[in-house]
Amino acid sequence: MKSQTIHAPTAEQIRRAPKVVLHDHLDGGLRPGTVVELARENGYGSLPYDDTDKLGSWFREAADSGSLERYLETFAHTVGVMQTENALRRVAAECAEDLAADGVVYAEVRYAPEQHLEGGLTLEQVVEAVNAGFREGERRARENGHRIRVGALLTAMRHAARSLEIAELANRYRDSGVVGFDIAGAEAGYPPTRHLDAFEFLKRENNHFTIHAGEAFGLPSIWQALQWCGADRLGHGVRIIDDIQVAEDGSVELGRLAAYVRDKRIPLELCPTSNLQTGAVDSYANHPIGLLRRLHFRVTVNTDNRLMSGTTMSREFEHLVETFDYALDDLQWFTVNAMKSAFIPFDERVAMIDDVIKPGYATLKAEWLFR
Ligand SMILES: O=c1[nH]cnc2c1ncn2[C@@H]1O[C@H](CO)[C@@H](O)[C@H]1O
Ligand SMILES: [Zn+2]
Repeated sequence: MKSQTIHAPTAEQIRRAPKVVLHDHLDGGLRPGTVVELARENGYGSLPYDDTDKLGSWFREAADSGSLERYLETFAHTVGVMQTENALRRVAAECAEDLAADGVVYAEVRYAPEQHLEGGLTLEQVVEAVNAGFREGERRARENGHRIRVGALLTAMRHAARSLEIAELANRYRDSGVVGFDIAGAEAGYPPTRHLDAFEFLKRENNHFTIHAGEAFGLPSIWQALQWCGADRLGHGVRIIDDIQVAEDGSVELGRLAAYVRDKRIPLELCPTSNLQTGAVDSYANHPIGLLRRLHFRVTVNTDNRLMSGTTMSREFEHLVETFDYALDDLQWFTVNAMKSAFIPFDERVAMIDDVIKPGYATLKAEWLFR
């Protein structure tokens, strides 16, 4: 007998499915052509290629190094061309447009304001230029028949010492486009507890933050992010797998930290393709997302850096469908998980789930009936 579950979602259905991304770097998602044009306009002379196709492949290959540190070196070129208000505004507008064209309905996009001051901008000018770009991109997407909402997350670089200042900046703009805070950069050697003052400030302000943890470094980083710093979500968090034992007979035992993460419904911002590139995981089939989803962790699927990983939300979903035989119900589950974990107010999250995400998937799930 034919049933709905035997139909794997097609690439085209995946693209139309409403999607939510919580972990996407603004400076990791530029169009290669935009990098080339901005470099020319701003006299940035260090690009490895000024041919769009070659540059696009260069980013993907250079980032595919098996090390987070080398992966991060490629950002010198994107950050390098994002030093003026015009450039920031353009990159943010295109980011919103590209996500919307891929079927993303809600996005939290992060960047580190402190990395965009070389051209003389102030932190405030950086935030306002990016916000203006997001609003412009949302508007252009709407004109093309796509609906998207984009919130910004302000990142502080974990090797630097400006996190309290950036946390204060995020707090100042919390009612105008900035929905939370993050720390990023090389993980080994830079534990999140270096930035306790920033996290404590945000907690006192009842504000939200996520922390890159458990990507290139294991459980101690996750443990600090949660139990010392009080993170609302984990950026990656994929190494939580190190605290889960699977026995030969398939029975599973969670350590204290993994149990805490699951019990407290701590959202994991998983980024499968990025993990392959930085060497955190060796194949899609071996990606912990399969087990974490089965064990009902609060798993979300994300792009991390669309340029460096040559990816989109649709492509991440396609890889997972191919690898784990996921159906539309699984993709809806990831999407609802992400929306539940967003940093915007509860009533807006519920409305997104009930009025946008569930109806979107219901339409797709009914399509097999009319083939
Ligand atoms: O996967 C990642 N792990 C840690 N840091 C990252 C990752 N992707 C990007 N960045 C860092 O975050 C900065 C702000 O967006 C980027 O410039 C990059 O250095
Ligand atoms: Zn990241």
